[in-house]
Amino acid sequence: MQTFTIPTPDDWHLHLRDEAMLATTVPASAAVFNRAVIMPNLVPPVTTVEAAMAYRQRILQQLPETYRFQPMMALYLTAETTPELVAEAAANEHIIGFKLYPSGATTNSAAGVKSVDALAPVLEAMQQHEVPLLVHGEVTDADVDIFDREKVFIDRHLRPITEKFPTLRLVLEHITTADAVAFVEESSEYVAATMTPQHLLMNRNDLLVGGVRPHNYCLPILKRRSHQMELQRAALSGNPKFFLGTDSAPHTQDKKETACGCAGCYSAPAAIELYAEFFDAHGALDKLADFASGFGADFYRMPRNTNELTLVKETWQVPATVDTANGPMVPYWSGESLNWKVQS
Ligand SMILES: NC(=O)N[C@@H](CC(=O)O)C(=O)O
Ligand SMILES: [Zn+2]
Ligand SMILES: [Zn+2]
Repeated sequence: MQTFTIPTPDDWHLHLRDEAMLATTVPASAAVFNRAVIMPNLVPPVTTVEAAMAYRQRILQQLPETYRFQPMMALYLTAETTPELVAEAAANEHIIGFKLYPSGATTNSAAGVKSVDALAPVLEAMQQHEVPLLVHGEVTDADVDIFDREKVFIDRHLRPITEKFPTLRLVLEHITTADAVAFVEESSEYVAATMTPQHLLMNRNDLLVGGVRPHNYCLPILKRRSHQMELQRAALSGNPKFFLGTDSAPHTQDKKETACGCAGCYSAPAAIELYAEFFDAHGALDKLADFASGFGADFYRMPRNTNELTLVKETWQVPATVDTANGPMVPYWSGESLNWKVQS
């Protein structure tokens, strides 16, 4: 039996949702990951330290006893966020940073930021207190094409932010374009990016050719093959600025398979196997450990995990559906096969 062992990975971008959904989502991620950055785009959003601590408790309540799993909470940045709140967040060991959602950019972002310029005092405080800024990097202007929204956000907002706040720790989440890769490569060591399995494994043909595939629909939207290839190059390069963040984003089947379907891929049931599939397909399984279990911890200045996860070379199929209290979900890669499986 062929096996492959890596230090236990961490997920630096994860949506668990809330209430009954946690019974499904928490065990799925905790079975594989030691730590995860928990996204705050609930309804209402997680905007205060108290709300984040209460949400963290609801997550921990769903944790099977044998699992060790640390939820690292991100706070949702709004026009009301103050420098005082930044200081309070900095002093709380369970809060990892603030998440910037441009208003209207993605799922549950209505409460997000309408003016990035107006954030200057808060970004100043984040730089001073060394609190990372996590960014959904897309503009939302109706006249900007959906395939250009990441590039325009980088040019219009991110470059100016990195110039004005050169030591602000910034993570551009779920990158999808060659422009994002170039931005991160050209920026200082204070700038990094997370990468999802779907953006490494797929391009927009997988969304649109031969019929629309709602379960491959996420934001930022899958881009053309040349962008996918740049993401792949960056992930395979061993550059520590690029690391794992699944962006596993559960929505029930009825919300995905409908006339106006939700954005988000529920990749948690096969997350590490999907990344293993990508690295193995490029003959670079040796690069998986740093990408999944090293570089993210280094960037966030946390210790690397010392426990281990073993993958077994074994063909299996991602389940067609996953049952939840809110109805079935169709996971990402549903019904397709994978060549590596977490050892049970
Ligand atoms: N990625 C997605 O398409 N959806 C995410 C939100 C996000 O990360 O933008 C979600 O919460 O469903
Ligand atoms: Zn996002
Ligand atoms: Zn996300």
